[in-house]
Amino acid sequence: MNAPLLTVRDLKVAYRTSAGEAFAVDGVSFNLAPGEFLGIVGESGCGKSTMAKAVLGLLPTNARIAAGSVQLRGQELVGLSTRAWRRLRWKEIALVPQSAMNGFDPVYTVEAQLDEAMAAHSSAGPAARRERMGEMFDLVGIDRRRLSDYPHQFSGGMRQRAMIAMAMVLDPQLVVADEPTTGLDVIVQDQIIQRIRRIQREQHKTMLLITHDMALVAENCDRIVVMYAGQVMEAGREAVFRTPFHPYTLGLCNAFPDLDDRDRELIAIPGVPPNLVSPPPGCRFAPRCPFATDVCRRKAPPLVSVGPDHQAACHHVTRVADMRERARLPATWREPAIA
Ligand SMILES: Nc1ncnc2c1ncn2[C@@H]1O[C@H](COP(=O)(O)OP(=O)(O)OP(=O)(O)O)[C@@H](O)[C@H]1O
Repeated sequence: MNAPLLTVRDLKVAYRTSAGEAFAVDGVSFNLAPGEFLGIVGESGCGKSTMAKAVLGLLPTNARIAAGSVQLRGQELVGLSTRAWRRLRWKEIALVPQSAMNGFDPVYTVEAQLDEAMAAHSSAGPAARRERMGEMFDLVGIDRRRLSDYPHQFSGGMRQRAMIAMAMVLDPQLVVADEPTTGLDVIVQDQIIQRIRRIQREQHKTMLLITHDMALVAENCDRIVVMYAGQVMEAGREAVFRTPFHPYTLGLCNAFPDLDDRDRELIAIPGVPPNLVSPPPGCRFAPRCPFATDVCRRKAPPLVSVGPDHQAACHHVTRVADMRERARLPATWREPAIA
């Protein structure tokens, strides 16, 4: 196995809020090997974006890394100075932001903005930079003559593809895509994800995709981390969605359309993720879990191995056959968890 490109160890990130400190990431660990496509999935508010921001050194000022480590090829990123981050960002780690808030400035041409990033971070001259920008537009499937357009002259999908070109222009080792298709229509969403997947394979890029969409991760990623309330509930490869062990993953799989069974009824997980200033004791999913028992409400379950390269944090992994069976039934999720 290759040495990991990215190693996250027991990471804890807290936000200062008026109600107290909220641990949006609370003891998360995972590795990302070179050339891998890792998906971090979970509902809104589970800490996925905070995780991505910690990896990119883009946490807001009311956030602090309370513990843990983030290493890129062995280099510690926690505690890096702003200057050191400036050297790393774009060149080593780049971001494809949410399409709804993508990062183009409306008053400059797309070319001017790509060129600014390149000029600041590489020694290439203007002609080489222009050629590289053209190559990147070819890569994302936009006619290179449109480099001189302003962002508003592009459709939403084109702007997002141009953002992908921007993320790739300095050939970074790691690309983080944070909900890259939010706000785009379904067909364009699919095109963007296919494009990202193709680039990842062809350019042998290492990618971290942040999304709430289990189907997207199942169809595209090599490895999956399922996050809930700031913690990892389940992690692994295909087995995470083929043979899930954690009730939260079972719930997420129910909530998204299945490629193999398009007629399956979608079932939502009732309730909402907990307030992270005072999360519930024991397993954080217990208040919404139809299979929770006393031990779940008392003791946090450790992340244990449940198969080759597959871990889950549930006290009831030995009851999984029964849980999978019952999780298919809408009634299971309608019944309130036993208090
Ligand atoms: N700047 C902030 N200040 C205070 N709390 C924050 C801040 N940003 C996020 N949070 C809180 O941290 C928790 C995790 O949020 P985060 O955005 O990381 O989750 P997410 O899973 O990415 O959700 P989404 O998909 O909605 O962005 C939430 O409870 C959120 O309210």
